[in-house]
Amino acid sequence: MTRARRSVAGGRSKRRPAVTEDQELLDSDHNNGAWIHTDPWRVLRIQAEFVDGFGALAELGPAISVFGSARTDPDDPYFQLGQSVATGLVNAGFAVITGGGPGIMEAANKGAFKAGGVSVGLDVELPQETGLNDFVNLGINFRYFFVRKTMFVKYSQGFVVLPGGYGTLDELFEALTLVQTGKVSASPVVLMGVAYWAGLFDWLHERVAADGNIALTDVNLMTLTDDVGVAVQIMADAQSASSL
Ligand SMILES: CC(C)=CCNc1ncnc2c1ncn2[C@@H]1O[C@H](COP(=O)(O)O)[C@@H](O)[C@H]1O
Repeated sequence: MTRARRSVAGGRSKRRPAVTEDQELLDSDHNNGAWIHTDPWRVLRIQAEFVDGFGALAELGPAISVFGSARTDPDDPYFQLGQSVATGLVNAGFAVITGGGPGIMEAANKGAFKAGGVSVGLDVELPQETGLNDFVNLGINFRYFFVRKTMFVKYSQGFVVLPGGYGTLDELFEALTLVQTGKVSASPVVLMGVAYWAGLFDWLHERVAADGNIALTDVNLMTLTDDVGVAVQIMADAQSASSL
């Protein structure tokens, strides 16, 4: 840290810049807006995203994040499962948080919205922009993935994970790592779609835990079920236990 500071100061004293910092600051069209792409400025944008997110979600109340594929069609049985579990969660007093996009996100937002609940969509800027689905009634747009991921974790009391790809796996393992390391107080993680997740579950037992890379108790941080009632009850029980 100290070394980096010294080298910046040393560099500055010798430099004869073609364009001064003052010019860059004051000459608005000097570099055609390139200044906006510099990292120090990005820090302020990142900060602004945290401020916006915290402000929008501060009064959300108990909520569960539902993760799952962006590619699930509305006629897929997992879409129906996502919708049903979200309805159950709303009926149990939870808001539902998703990534706000299509597929399972839309299913969960639809279930929450139609049940009259708070249906949160934390959308993120992506090359294949899809925008918020039609069933979000509290939507926030993020530029930065990691800021958005903080919001899922900070404002959820539990996680329901339906079948999905890399995005879903990333969200699942982030939740598990935070629970495993005690960075969040015990938040239930429920995997729905037993047939889909069974292979991963077996591999975690038979390879990852057997090789000693995780404990068996780490595998047991997850509950595998297709039963909406069971999933909702796990979330409700955890919520009652935490408010004792
Ligand atoms: C059709 C398509 C690729 C749309 C992308 N639009 C998206 N909009 C919002 N969140 C997303 C999107 N894609 C991935 N995610 C995030 O990653 C997860 C799904 O990724 P995947 O499809 O399993 O890997 C979701 O829970 C969501 O939080």
